[in-house]
Amino acid sequence: MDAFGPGDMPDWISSLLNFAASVTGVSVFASVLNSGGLGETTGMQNPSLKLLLMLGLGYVLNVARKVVLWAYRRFSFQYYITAQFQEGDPTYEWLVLLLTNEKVWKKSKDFRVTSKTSQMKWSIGLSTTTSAVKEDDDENAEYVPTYSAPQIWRWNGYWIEVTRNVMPRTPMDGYYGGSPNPHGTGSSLYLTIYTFDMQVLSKLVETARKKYFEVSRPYIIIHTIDTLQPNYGPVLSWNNVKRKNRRPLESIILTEGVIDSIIQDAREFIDMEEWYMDAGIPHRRGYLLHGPPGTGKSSTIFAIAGELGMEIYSLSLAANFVDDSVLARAATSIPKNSIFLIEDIDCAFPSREDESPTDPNIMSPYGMYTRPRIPGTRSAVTLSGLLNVLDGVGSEEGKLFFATTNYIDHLDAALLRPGRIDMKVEYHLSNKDQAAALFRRFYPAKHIKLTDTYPSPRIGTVPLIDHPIPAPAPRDAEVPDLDEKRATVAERIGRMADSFAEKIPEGQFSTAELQGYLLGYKKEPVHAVESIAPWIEREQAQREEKRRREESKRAKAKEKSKEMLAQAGLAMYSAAASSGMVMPPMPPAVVAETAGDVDAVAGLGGKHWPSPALEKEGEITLEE
Ligand SMILES: Nc1ncnc2c1ncn2[C@@H]1O[C@H](COP(=O)(O)OP(=O)(O)OP(=O)(O)O)[C@@H](O)[C@H]1O
Repeated sequence: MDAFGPGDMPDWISSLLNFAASVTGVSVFASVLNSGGLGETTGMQNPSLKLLLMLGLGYVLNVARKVVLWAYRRFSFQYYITAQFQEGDPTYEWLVLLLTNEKVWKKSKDFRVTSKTSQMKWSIGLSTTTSAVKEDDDENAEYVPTYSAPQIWRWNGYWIEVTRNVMPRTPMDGYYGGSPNPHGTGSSLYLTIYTFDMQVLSKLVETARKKYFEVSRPYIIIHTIDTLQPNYGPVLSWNNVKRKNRRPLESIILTEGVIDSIIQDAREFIDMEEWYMDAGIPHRRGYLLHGPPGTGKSSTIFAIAGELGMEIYSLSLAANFVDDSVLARAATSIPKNSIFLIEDIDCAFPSREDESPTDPNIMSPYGMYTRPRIPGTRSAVTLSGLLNVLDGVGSEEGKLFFATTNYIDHLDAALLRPGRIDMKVEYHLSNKDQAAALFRRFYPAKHIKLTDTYPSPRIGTVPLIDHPIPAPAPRDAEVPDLDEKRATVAERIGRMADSFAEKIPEGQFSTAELQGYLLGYKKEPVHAVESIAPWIEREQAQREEKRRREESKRAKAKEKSKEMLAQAGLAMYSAAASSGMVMPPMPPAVVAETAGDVDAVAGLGGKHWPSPALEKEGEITLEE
């Protein structure tokens, strides 16, 4: 938000003054001419005297106009304050929500209509404005006022005028320096508050902020950078805002105490701001969550954000528009008490896959298949650029920095040192306890009927569960009350969960994979238990098959590169042989390739290469 000066008189007032001045001037001039000149009444017939008098009148009028303007400026200096709210800045979101709540746009006639998404739009219900549209009809579409016409509203006894300006979005139009918008993108809201009290603006912003956090409490707000809207200013605009339902901490299945320790650490950090300042230590804290894909790293961060009531500013270093400068600008524009998230931070650095031929079925260090790295997605961010951001001013002010990676080994030690990364948390593939917990979470007693726990109707056989399931109550028997019935379901689900977990080999499957499997049996816990063993067998067989294919491809690629290297070396040494040049010892790959190769040796003058004598000398002179 930018507050701007009071000297900027609205155009209509200055036009009015100019008009008044010119009308008065013209009418005086006309009356002088019409009356046949001042001489008639005053006895002054001298034309030059007349001219002098007219000039004097003009001067007086001009001075009068300036006095009015000056008085207006003095008066308006105290009577109104104006402020600009820039899209992409958090205050913009706060204000738009307040305006929506206050129904400021009720009389708006211009709307942008889009289908409902998780994108934050602060839409309004059309049904409140148009009687022809029923309430239910608002459910599938969002009606966002375009705010093009100025609106006046009364807040806490003050008159406030609101206008919105859409800024140019092309690089040429929005280039910083030429643009009225310092962020160079999106739109701005302008407020004019008619008051003498300068505090009103801060009170309004604080009210808007509180309302925003109250409304967004059930959600996690995630800010990203929309590349379709170019950012050209020194401050980067986080112009894409999404919201997700808040995720309870209990829904994250990790080794006991892991998530609590992160929360406790973060809370302590937030509460100790003063201590950090007194000790002269930058008030920031870095966390690295590392481990195989699908083990809950991102989910943990979302749950923590919800628990701490912080918003997430997420940046992918793999995005092609992100370089050191973008990263630095993005970090600077993150507000206090937020989470700065960089997912897959390893992509800023060389990886082993990048050095070997890319294969879509690349095997990860965890013995499972991971997402292939798409060629050309290596980030333009350098290690020093990243370290600068972590150390720099932009990373201070109560920000929590979270990074995730599947490859901690790819990270430079400089990045991992305390002060940059203060806490490392390792994630693992699922163990039996996690598998059982996941199963229980999938089939909560309140959503499962007793009949869902009966032998599977799909197969029609007695379920292959190790623990015997209590026989279902006879239909005519007295029906137990609801609570008791639920307890029975919970007990049955508990036993099935143990049975399910027993079949899961530890450290082979991610929680996301098991979740994917269970999604196939949403209402069929019995069937999920019955089918898990064959599923595991199938998965393991597929992995083994992929591993073999991968190995054979690698072996072939290695063979091929050895061959190419040897051929190139051979060609080089043959050329040298024919020109009688002195060469360094032949590389081992070429030696291995040419050993026993009669044709190749023949090409080098009938000698095996290198001859022991020359090898000793360290250099080779070719003989005829
Ligand atoms: N430990 C877990 N507890 C609960 N749900 C989990 C867990 N691990 C994974 N999931 C589920 O699996 C899906 C993917 O999880 P998430 O994105 O958090 O994994 P990740 O470790 O961040 O993966 P990646 O490294 O690929 O980004 C989510 O739907 C999440 O609900």
